[in-house]
Amino acid sequence: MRVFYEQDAPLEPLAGKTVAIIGYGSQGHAHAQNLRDSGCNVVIGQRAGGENWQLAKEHGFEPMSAADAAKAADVIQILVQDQYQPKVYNEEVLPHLKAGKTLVFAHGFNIHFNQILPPKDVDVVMVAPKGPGHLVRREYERGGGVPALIAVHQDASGQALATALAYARGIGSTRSGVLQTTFQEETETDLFGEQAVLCGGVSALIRAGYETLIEAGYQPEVAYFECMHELKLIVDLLYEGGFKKMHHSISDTAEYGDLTRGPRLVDGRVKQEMKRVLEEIQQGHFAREWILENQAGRPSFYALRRQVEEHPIEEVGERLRGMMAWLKK
Ligand SMILES: NC(=O)C1=CN([C@@H]2O[C@H](COP(=O)(O)OP(=O)(O)OC[C@H]3O[C@@H](n4cnc5c(N)ncnc54)[C@H](OP(=O)(O)O)[C@@H]3O)[C@@H](O)[C@H]2O)C=CC1
Ligand SMILES: CC[C@](O)(C(C)=O)C(=O)O
Repeated sequence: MRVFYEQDAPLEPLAGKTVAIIGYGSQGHAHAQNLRDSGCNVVIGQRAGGENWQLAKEHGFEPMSAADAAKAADVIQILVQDQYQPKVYNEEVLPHLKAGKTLVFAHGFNIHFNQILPPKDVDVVMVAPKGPGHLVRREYERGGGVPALIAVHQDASGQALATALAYARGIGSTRSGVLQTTFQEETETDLFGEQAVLCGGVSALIRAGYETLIEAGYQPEVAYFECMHELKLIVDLLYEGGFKKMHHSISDTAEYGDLTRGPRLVDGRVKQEMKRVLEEIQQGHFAREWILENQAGRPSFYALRRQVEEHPIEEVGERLRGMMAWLKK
C-alpha cells in the first residue's frame, strides 16, 4: 500500500481554482481554514442563521448559500450531514456541475449506497480525514496533520487523483500520511469502526464497567475516574506508541490484568457480533435503516440518544470535569 506525503502532493492542481466548502460544521470549519492557510481560494456554502453561519463570519469568511458556493467553485467539497447530502446535492449543487469541476466527499456513504449519482463528466473523489474535524484544525495549527484516506470514484479529467492529493495537502493530511482506498472500503470500514469500536463499542464498555462498579456499591466518582476519565490517558499512550508504549507506562500488575482478563471480556461471542455488524453494513441493511430512520424524523435516534445522555455517569462526569479548569468547555 502506497502512502502519500508532502513531496507526492503538489498544491498546483488547486492553483487559480476556487474551492467551495459546503457545510461549516465539524469537518467544514477545519477544511476551510486549513485550505485558506495553505494559500487556497475558499468560499463557504453554509445555511444562514445558525451558529455555524455565525462562526464562518467570525473566522473571516462571507458564507453564502450552497448553490452560490457550488456555482462559484471548481472544486466542491460536500460537508453537510450525510443524511442531508442527497437533498442539498440535488437541489443546490447538481445544477452548477459541469465538465472540469470536481466533487469531493469526506465519507463515501452517499456515493457507495447510490444516494447521490453525479453526472459522468465531473471528477468525483474522496478526502476523508481519519479524525474529528476539530482535531483536523488543531493538528494543522500545531504544524501537523490528521492522516486521511483518498479515493477516486470518477476520473473524467484524468486529474482526479492529483486534485485529491492537492486537497489532502491543503488540509494538512500529507504531513502525516495519506492512503489511497476505494469509496466502498472507506464507507464499510468507517461505519464498522465507529459502530463496533470507536464510538459504539467503547461507549458500551464504559457504561457496562461503570454500572458494574456502582451495582457493587462503589462510589460514583471513583467509578467515573476508572471507567471514563483514565481511558483518555490510556488511549493517548496507544495513539503515540501502540500496545508496547501502553505496557511500558502502566504497572506490571495492570499489564498482567490486561493480558489475562481482557480476552475473557472480548471473546469469540463479541467477535461473532462484530461480524454481524459488519455484514449489516456490507449488505446495505444499516444504510437502509439509517436512511429510513431519517425519513421518519429519527424517533429511535432521539430516544436512544436521550437514554445515553441521561445515564448517571454523565452527571458525575460533568461535576468532576467542572473542577478541571484546563478542560475546554
Ligand atoms: N465529524 C467528523 O469529524 C467527521 C465527519 N466526516 C464526514 O464529513 C461530512 C460532514 O460531517 P460533519 O462535519 O460531522 O457535519 P456537521 O454536522 O458537523 O456539519 C454540517 C454542516 O452542514 C451545514 N448544513 C446543513 N444543511 C445545509 C444546507 N442546506 N446548506 C448549507 N449548509 C448546510 C450545517 O449547518 P447547521 O449548523 O445550520 O446545521 C453544518 O454547519 C459527513 O460526510 C461526515 O460523514 C468524516 C470524517 C469525520
Ligand atoms: C469515529 C467517528 C468518525 O468516523 C470520525 C471522527 O472519523 C465520524 O464520522 O465522525
